[in-house]
Amino acid sequence: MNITASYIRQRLQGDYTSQESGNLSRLICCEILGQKAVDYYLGKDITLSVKAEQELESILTRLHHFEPIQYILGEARFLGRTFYVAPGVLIPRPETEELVELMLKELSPISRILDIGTGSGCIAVSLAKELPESQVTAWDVSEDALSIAASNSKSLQVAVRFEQRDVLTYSPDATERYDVIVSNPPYVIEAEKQEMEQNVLDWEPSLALFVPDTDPLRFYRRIAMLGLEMLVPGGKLYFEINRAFGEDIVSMLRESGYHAIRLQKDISHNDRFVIAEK
Ligand SMILES: C[S@@+](CC[C@H](N)C(=O)[O-])C[C@H]1O[C@@H](n2cnc3c(N)ncnc32)[C@H](O)[C@@H]1O
Repeated sequence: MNITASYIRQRLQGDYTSQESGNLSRLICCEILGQKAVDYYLGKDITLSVKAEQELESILTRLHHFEPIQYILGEARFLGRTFYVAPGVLIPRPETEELVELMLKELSPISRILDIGTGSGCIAVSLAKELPESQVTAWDVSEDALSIAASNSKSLQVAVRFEQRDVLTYSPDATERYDVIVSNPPYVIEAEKQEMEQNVLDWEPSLALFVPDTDPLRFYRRIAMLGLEMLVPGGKLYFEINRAFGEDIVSMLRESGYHAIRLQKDISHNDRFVIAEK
């Protein structure tokens, strides 16, 4: 069978905008079916074997059910590196790339770093890669996430220490010390569900996304408390946050005794990061 990119775009049309169909068809043609970019842009035919034809049909069915393309490809890009992703782990977001870039500008190259809620390991592995003299530890409550993160650490050749911890209940022992704690914890409130895209709601793990409407700061409050025990004096907290709760998080940190608290915006001008010092 011979197909062209426009055939794929047409098949996706009912479910996706024309821009989304264009992006998806490029990824399918070039990343999965192996077409050269120049042939794709010239609109050239792709000849499919029976097996490739079946694979294409299965991809189109998965996309019809709004499965994220990153799960279909089995990978997502983060700060120029390829991370393995699968259902069970949050797909890394561009805002989180900004958080890591900000940290890289500010951190001492030799730091003891803890990443809480590591997911795919994108933060921990990127920091370990860029700061090879640092010691990076990463926690998650989810076994699926930890196994995906460990596989990313292995394929990207860094030594991150992964530990299964429920941050809401874990009590550190008195010797556990870090210079930096970073977290992009679950921060979407249930009330925001109605504004969310189907590919996120139906496919990405709820465990990674949601907090109750009645307690949106649950993770930040707990991590701030742990930080008082585990951070060295002058140690830093780096949070990615829900843009609706920036001022609340700043107040909570101030009341907990942190100082040099900064609320920073992301590239879209939304309050997105909070940094504080113990
Ligand atoms: C928003 S995701 C962030 C994933 C990754 N750090 C990133 O930035 O792409 C939050 C992560 O927190 C983890 N998590 C949820 N509840 C947790 C808990 N009680 N203790 C530890 N980790 C938890 C989830 O499994 C998920 O991997």
